[in-house]
Amino acid sequence: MRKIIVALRLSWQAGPLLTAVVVTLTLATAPAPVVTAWLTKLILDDITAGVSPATVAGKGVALAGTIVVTGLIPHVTQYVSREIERRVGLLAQEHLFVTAERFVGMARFEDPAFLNRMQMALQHGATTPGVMVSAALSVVRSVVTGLGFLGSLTVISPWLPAVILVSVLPMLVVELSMARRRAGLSWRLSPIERREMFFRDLLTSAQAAKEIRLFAIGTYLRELMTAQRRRSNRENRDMDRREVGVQALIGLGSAAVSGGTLLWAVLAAAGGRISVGDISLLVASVGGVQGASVSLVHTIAQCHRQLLLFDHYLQVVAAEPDLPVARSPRAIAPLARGIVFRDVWFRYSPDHPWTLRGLDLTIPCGRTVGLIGRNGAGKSTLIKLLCRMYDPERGAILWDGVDLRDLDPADLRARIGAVFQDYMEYDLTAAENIGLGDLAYLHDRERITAAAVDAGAHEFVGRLPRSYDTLLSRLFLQGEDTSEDTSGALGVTLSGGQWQRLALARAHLRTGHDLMILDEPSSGLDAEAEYEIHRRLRQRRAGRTNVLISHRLNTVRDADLLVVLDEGTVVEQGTHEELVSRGGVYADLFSMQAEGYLEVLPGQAGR
Ligand SMILES: Nc1ncnc2c1ncn2[C@@H]1O[C@H](COP(=O)(O)OP(=O)(O)OP(=O)(O)O)[C@@H](O)[C@H]1O
Repeated sequence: MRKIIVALRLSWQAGPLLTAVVVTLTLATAPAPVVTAWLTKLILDDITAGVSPATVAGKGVALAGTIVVTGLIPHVTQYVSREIERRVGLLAQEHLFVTAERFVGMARFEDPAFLNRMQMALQHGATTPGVMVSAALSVVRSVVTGLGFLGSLTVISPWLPAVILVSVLPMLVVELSMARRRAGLSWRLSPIERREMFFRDLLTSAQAAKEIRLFAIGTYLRELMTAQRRRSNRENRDMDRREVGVQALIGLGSAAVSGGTLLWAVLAAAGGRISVGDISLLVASVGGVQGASVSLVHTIAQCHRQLLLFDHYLQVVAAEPDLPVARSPRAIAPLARGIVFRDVWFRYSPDHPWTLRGLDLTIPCGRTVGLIGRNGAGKSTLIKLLCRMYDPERGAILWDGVDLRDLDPADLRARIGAVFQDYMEYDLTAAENIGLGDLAYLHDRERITAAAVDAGAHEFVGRLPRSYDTLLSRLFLQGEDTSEDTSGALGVTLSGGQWQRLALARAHLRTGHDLMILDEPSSGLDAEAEYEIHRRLRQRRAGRTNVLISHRLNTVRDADLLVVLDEGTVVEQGTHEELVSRGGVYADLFSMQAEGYLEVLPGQAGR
């Protein structure tokens, strides 16, 4: 019942006036079929009794009027209902995405069960309120029509309503059970549908197109996609088969009941016990009751199924934030002393191995810390925890002595600038790609340009067809252009290094932060650009707190503190000189890279 109320309330919120119009029109037209049947009966009885044409004509006009109104109003109702559905769809989608914004961490977006539920919520959350309004009205219509016809049948013979009602009951039971099974099937099929969607996106993605062609894996991926569709088709077909058999049996039963009552009516009229008009009323009433019952049962079954699916929407909307947010968070002040990782243990879920194992680390304020370690050592995980995308399972991360869990995540993040290893490439203009770093400056071309200059992006952006207003996308056309002639409207794509510079510019746009995190900020840059970017970064980072991750040790060697991670713990730390003289992991890695550079100078060999 709660679910029905929530769905109807959503519809009311979306359009109170429109909802009222639909309800009124439905209530006004619900008795129309019964009125039509009675007018027909009365006209037939008048004609057979030889009543004056003037009297019959009056009833004829009333009948014609009823028929016209009955034919017209459903179109108006349908139009208004569609508008309600559109508005409700928008509202439900808003609610869902507002909820998603409440998830301060990342765990929900990496949980397949939750993603399935989100997909179901997106599919059915928006449609359920509209369906419920239509269903509620359809129930009212069916009940009014059904009761009207049952009453009419009682006039002809008192046992007729009982016979018709008993014949309808099995239909209700069967339809409800089928609706439950349908809802269960939708839930079971959602992961299969998501997988199919994944392959579909892959096969139409420009990014994947190169590898798909080079490795000739298009057919293989297509077959995997088709296999998902075949599987869902098979399950849907099995369900359809089961349903069609049961529905045929029920249909047969209803037809037998109608046939039987009609035969009785014909015999009764022949025996003079009922009039010709009564036969017409009986035919209309039996059809009307059965039609109303079928519609009622279908509507109830559809609601039942829709409400089971709507449950996913309600669960998502009611989902608690994935990380606890302090009720009265401590105010965050600019970093004054430093950030401390104190015996931090972290794993992505209880089923995953530990990624950080009792990590102890201090990032002193105003200093640059270089994080080094093999692939999978836990460097990116560490910075995700620092931005509070996850919480440690044990231990704590302290910002000037305050546990990150006691701060408002939004306040914390406002103090951090970051370029992640897997930075985003937005299909938006160059200016927007930078401006997203701080929405307050989205339209401040001067600041955006300054950030681009800092990140070495200004020059190539200036050469783009529409400079900062160029759409960086091959998926969409520039502007709202939907015409066939796409000349001048096509966006452009950038090289990997150019995208990376834009990501860097995005981070530079934030000026209020006091911690800068750069995870492999120059991995895609050419040697000259890398040198230049690091020179600028060194200038910018003076006096700021920085965490720099890089596998290219020449770019981090001048950090104030180098920290070597291995299997989730700190195994070495110190300055470049200290670590080299210690002769440990860092010294090995550094000499390996240095040798590599020296060996590639054959012209200088033996000098
Ligand atoms: N979202 C995730 N869910 C589950 N496991 C993850 C996730 N992200 C990373 N891991 C695992 O955590 C470990 C550490 O990964 P992390 O990305 O922190 O390493 P890294 O030191 O940054 O490596 P690289 O140098 O390759 O970037 C790896 O074993 C990885 O498989």
